[in-house]
Order: sequence, then C-alpha cells, then structure tokens
Amino acid sequence: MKNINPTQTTAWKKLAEHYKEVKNLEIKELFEKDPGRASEFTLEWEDLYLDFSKNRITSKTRGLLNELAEECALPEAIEAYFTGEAINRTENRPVLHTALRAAEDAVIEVDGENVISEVQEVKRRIEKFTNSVIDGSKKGYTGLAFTDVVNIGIGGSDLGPSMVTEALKHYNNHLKVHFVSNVDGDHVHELIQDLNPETTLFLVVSKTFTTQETRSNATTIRNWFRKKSPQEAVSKHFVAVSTNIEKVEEFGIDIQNVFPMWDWVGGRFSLWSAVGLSVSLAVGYNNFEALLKGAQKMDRHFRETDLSENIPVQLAMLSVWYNNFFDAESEAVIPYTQYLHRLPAYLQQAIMESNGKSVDRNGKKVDYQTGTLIWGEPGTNSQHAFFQLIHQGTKLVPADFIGFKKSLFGDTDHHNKLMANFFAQTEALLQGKTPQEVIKELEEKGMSREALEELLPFKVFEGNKPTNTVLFDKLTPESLGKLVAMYEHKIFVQGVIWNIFSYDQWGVELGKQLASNILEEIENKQLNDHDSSTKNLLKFFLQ
Ligand SMILES: O=P(O)(O)OC[C@H]1O[C@](O)(CO)[C@@H](O)[C@@H]1O
Repeated sequence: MKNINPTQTTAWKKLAEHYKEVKNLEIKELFEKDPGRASEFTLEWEDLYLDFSKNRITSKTRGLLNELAEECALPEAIEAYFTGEAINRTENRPVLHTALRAAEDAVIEVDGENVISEVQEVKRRIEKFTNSVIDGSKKGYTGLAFTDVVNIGIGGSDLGPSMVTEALKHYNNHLKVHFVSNVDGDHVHELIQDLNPETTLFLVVSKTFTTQETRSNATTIRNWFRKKSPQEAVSKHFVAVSTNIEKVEEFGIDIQNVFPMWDWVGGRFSLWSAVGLSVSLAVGYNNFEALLKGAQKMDRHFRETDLSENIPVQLAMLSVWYNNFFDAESEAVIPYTQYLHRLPAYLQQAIMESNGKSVDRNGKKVDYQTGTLIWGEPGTNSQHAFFQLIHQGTKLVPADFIGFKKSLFGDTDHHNKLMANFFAQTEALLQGKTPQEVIKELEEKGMSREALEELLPFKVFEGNKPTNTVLFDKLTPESLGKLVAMYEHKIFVQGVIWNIFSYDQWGVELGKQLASNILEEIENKQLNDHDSSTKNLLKFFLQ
C-alpha cells in the first residue's frame, strides 16, 4: 500500500478551494436548480437503494472526492486488502475477514497457503455443531437437550455476534442466546442465577484468550457450573473459539471443543468466523450462511465497481468531506428498526477502534483529523432523545438513516408510521423551516405580533443538515450481511485516505496495563505512587 499524505495531494488542495465555494450552499436550492439531483446522487444495487443527494455536495465535489481516492491509490489498496498483503503493518498481518465469506473456490494465500480450505473446514464444523445443538442430538451431562447458550466474550468477541443475534431475532429458533461481556460481576451473576447448568452451553470466545474480562467471566461461570455438576460435564458444556489453543487447554476446555480462528482476522471484524457461532446457533446455519453470502456480495461490489459508483467508497468519501473540510466531529447512525438497536454500539468499536489513530503510516503525528465519533439509536426513539441537537444545535452531525421497505411481522399500520418518520426526518433536516414559514404558521394560529416576534427565533430550523438514506427491501440475514460489510469497507477506505493503520489497536493497551497494576494494589491494600487524584480516589475506595 502506498504511503501518501492526503493533504499534500492535488485533489485535497482543490477540495480545500472548492469547500469555500460550497460551504454556504443550501442543499434545498441545489434541488430546486437541478431536477435530476436525486437520481444523480443515488446508487441502486441489488436490494439496496442509497440516496446521498441530501448532502452538501455538487457534482464537482463528488468528482474531486473521487480524484482524492485515486490519488491516495485506493484501487491498489483495495487489491492489497483482498489479496492478503500484510496491510496491518504494525502487527505484520494480512486483514482477511473477506476470506471468511469468500466463495468456496476462491484462492487467498497467507504464507503461501490457500486459507480458503481451512475456512471451509471450520464452516462445516460450525454447521455440524449448530445442527446437533438445534436438533437436540447434542446433549448436556444429564442427557437433556440444550435450551440456552451463553457467549462469553468482549469487544469484537461480543459486539458483532450480539448485534447480529439481536438484529436477526425474528429468525431465531428455540435456543435462548445470552451474552456476558463486562468484568462487572453483577453482569455475570445476574445472568447465571436464572440458568439451568444441565441445559446451558457456554461459548468462551476470545481471539487471544488472555482478555481479563472474558477469563474472569469464564472462570466464574465454570466454578458455578462445577459446583452443580460432575467434573466430566465441563467438556459437554464448554466450547471455545480462539487462536490460542494452548491457553484454552490450560483453562480446561477440551481441545476437541475448540473452534479455531486466525491472526489475519481482526477481533472487530470476526463475526463471520466461528466467533459468530452464537449467531449460527440462534438462527440456524443456513441463515448464518446467508449473512456471509450478503457480505460476499458487498465484497464483490466493493472490489469490482468503479469508485464513482461504489457504495462504500462514496459513503467513506462523504464522511472525509465532512470530517476534514466541514470539521464535523461525529456521525450518527439511525436505523429505523428496533432490531438494529445494537448497530451503533457495534459500529463504535468497528469504526473508532480502527480509525481512532493520530499517527500516520510513517509513524508521524498527523496534522489533519482522522476517525469520526459514532453514535446513534434507532428511530423513532432517537427522535424523542437527541434529534433536537441535530436539528437546532450548533454542531454539524451528518447522519445515516437506515430503513426497510417491509417490516418483519407485516404490520403495515406501524410500518407506515415508522417509515413516514424516516422520510420526514431527512426532509426536515434538509429543508428546515424559514422565519417566513414560522410567521405564517403562527399567524394562522392567531398569535399576536408581539408574541410571535418573541417566539420566532426559537421556532426557526436552519435545515441544510446532511443525511444519507440507505433503504433495503427487508431485514434478512443477507441484507444485514451487505449492510455490515458496507460499513467495514467504508472503514477501510477512510483508513487509506487518512494514511493510517486501521487494523491495530495499541490505544487499548495502556489502560489494561494500569488496571492490572492497580488491581494488585487494591488486592494487597498497598498503594503505589499515583497522581494525587488517583491516589485519593483509591484511598476513598479502600476505606
Ligand atoms: O477476543 P479477545 O482477544 O478476547 O479480545 C477482545 C477485544 O479486545 C480488544 O483487543 C481491545 O479492546 C479488541 O480489539 C478485541 O475485540
């Protein structure tokens, strides 16, 4: 991958000039002037309809953003990504979550070995295991079939599987799937008090198998389980997903019960591997496979489509436009389905752990903005929570609105209301409400001139707030796969443009180290040297 400072490119300089022409443009005027605007800035692909016309862009902006992508050598970078080049340079690893959903006959080599056969082998194991748990042929230590599954993991070993399991709840079978992640003991104790050890399967999911939270939760659960069952029962109830077989064995999980994963899969991109075992158990292997299929289709689209028509590329470049030229610090993701209520949390890790970097690929501190802050909640709940700030606050918050033409239960009354809000919000954010419109409205209500003038400034909406609308036919495993892969590739593109390494996460280490030192001090009631704030806090805690 090339090493290019984006701000030194010709396209960046042109964009900086162009920004001055565009920054005060009103999107609604652009619509008035150009009847073809909506179709110009819409991409339709399979069951996905992406409308990005409600953005502060013109055709020239789009052209320049595409030039920037070209100048930053994005096409070559995409090839390096898909073909297994070690683009995670600080860990010297390829980044191959795409191999997990590649076609069976694909050839992707790591150290001269085609990894696809191994991937397929693990998938067959996932399938067999899933079927045996669902049909009840795999039994617990007293001969009963499993009713509950607990995924023990954190970060990428939790957020992806739990987001997808929630998203696909409609497709669930009889198994109840739970997630425990936080090292907060109240999380795990709250969960186990209602579980029957005879009918519960535990999946200990940890790429490294060294993560404090996961090891603590797994230990607590194993101790609880051991009190209620004979020693040999552990092998019937505990399964692990990890790259670290040694540590798994040391922990006491039968080696036969280990599903491997690989160093070339980043934790936050691992839901497509055996890390997604909980998903497969919850919705059945065929649905898991359909999820992968959706992602595979998005991979193809991303790899094979011209930059200007490429969905993840266009979304990424718009995000760069707001982040680096408009100084927008955050982006909201608003899914109009309750099923996707964990999507913002999932994307927080995927996006912020990947692109929250301030050192470029030369090891030099960047002098431009990188990773955006991500936040969101489902609509319509979010409308009654933080939309006030998006509509009338001082900050610019570009937002992705994600909706579906059909609901899953087919209640059209509700769905029409939901989607009316979906369309109304992006329109309101675009149009705003002018002083004239407010005056007219208040006059019609018979308000006195004096009262009207006092109220006027509070009732005006500036509008001109950018949104992308992502509309799918229906929330299915396949459409979800496409959606998640779309964001994964958006992350990749932004990392290329910002010239940073998106696939390491050194920034999470320091806190872990300090926590382990402080734990020792707390346990021994012996405080070491700290800043006076931390020292006082620790003293207060220990009192
Ligand atoms: O799967 P593991 O190794 O337990 O790691 C869990 C999470 O911890 C991190 O390394 C850091 O928070 C994430 O990247 C990862 O998803």
